[in-house]
Amino acid sequence: MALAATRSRSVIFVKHKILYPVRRTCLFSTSDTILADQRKPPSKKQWRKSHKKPPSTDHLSWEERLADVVTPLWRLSYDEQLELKQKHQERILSQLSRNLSGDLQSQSPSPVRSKLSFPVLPVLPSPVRDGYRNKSTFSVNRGVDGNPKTVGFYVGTGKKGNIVCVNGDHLLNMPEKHKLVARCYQDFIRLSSLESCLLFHTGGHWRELTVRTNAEGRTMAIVYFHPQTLTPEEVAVHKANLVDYFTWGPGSLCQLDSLFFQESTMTRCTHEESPYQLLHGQPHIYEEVLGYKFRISADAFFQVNQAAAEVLYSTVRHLCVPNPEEGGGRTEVGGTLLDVCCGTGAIGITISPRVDRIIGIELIEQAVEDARHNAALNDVLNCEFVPGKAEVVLPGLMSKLSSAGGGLVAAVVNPARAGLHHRVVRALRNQPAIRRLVYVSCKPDGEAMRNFRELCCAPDPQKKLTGEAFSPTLAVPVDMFPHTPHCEVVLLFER
Ligand SMILES: C[S@@+](CC[C@H](N)C(=O)[O-])C[C@H]1O[C@@H](n2cnc3c(N)ncnc32)[C@H](O)[C@@H]1O
Repeated sequence: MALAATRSRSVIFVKHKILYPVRRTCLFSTSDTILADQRKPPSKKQWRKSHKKPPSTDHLSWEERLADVVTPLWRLSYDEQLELKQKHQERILSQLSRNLSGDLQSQSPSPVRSKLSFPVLPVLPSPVRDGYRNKSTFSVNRGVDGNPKTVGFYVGTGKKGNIVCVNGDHLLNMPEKHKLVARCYQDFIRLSSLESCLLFHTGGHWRELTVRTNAEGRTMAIVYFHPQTLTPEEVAVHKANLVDYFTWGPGSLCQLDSLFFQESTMTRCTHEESPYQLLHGQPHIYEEVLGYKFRISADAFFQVNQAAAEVLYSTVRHLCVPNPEEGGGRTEVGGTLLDVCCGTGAIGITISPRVDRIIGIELIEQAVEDARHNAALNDVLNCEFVPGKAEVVLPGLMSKLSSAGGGLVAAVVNPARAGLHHRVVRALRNQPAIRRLVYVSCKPDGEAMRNFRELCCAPDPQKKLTGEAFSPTLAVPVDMFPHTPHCEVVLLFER
């Protein structure tokens, strides 16, 4: 494979605002270099224009370009990756400290550590570094050779019209099983009489593929399909072909435990918008985390790296309700814990032995059903899960909890990248019984930063933020995504 990396310390500045060391390669042949040196020096305008452009990637193979998109830290050792992530998290969290202290204009690149008003612990590494993903979603588009039935990941952008779909077999975060299912799906759609769907409005049918696996190697595949003008009877023929291919045809190599099919005319549809149709096998996949078993439906979220999820959840558990045996210094056990954006219930269920009661709130109905099932599956009797948008459910729930009389221990929130709705922040902040709030974010520099500021600013009656302010007291980054710049951060707020 072309990805044997040479490591060096040269650095480029890219959109994530992390300094990525890049492999220093010979960009031109010797003769190119001589030609380049003999060219007229560029005008000021040309120079400025050329220096605004991102570095050219023309010299890289397609595999390298894709690896740079999906796993941009792949050339670094794992220790170097952690060092970068640590600095990146500290930079974001020092920005939070500055925002909170009102020092908004300070953008100077002075040492970040001195700006932090609370400790940031060293990034907790992922116990598994390669092939850790338990879920991958593959696109279908034109490949390097122009074949429109290519299954892989995008290099380029739709905006620039230069998308190329590159096979992801070399990606370090991808398990072998995902690669195998993607190759088989590609073979299948190439045999099919139906076209692939590159743009919704230009026709075609075969769309993305999602593959989910668990630690035992069980495999769920979900095929997304645009029906266009096909009748249900016509679609049924192609569904039957798909089942045949994966059950007794060449695709049986994949040993799929579940095969789902979703007919959708939008980028993403929930089960309610367009049902996940089970064409073959089991309706769920199961994963084990911290000794608890979790059922996961096709539509439900689950942390993408099972081994790192154990690290994340034990960190969250410790920060929500410290156990004296773990040296937490606090001894209280009991009361109610709110698990906002609870998915399949994993955080609440793993904390359940330490509290009297867990109340989870989750938007996706299949995930709520999973969470309820998971509590029963693990003989956990003190969890209840409420379906709906947290911004709708939580304000009403808060008043009920208040009238039931105290007992709230803490709240944990783990929203998607979009962060929490301001009504959720308001409800949490204005509930005086919550003294401890744990915020788990995969993007603390995005919308979550707005949430942090609203949790911690001085009371603001105009924004209906009347409760006592929280302060961040500890941050623990957890590496859920080796080879990428991303990281989960667990932030403890207290008041
Ligand atoms: C990052 S996941 C975390 C799930 C869970 N805490 C876990 O660790 O598996 C975010 C979850 O928030 C849910 N979600 C998104 N928007 C929501 C909203 N407005 N109200 C409630 N849940 C929401 C998503 O469906 C998803 O399950």
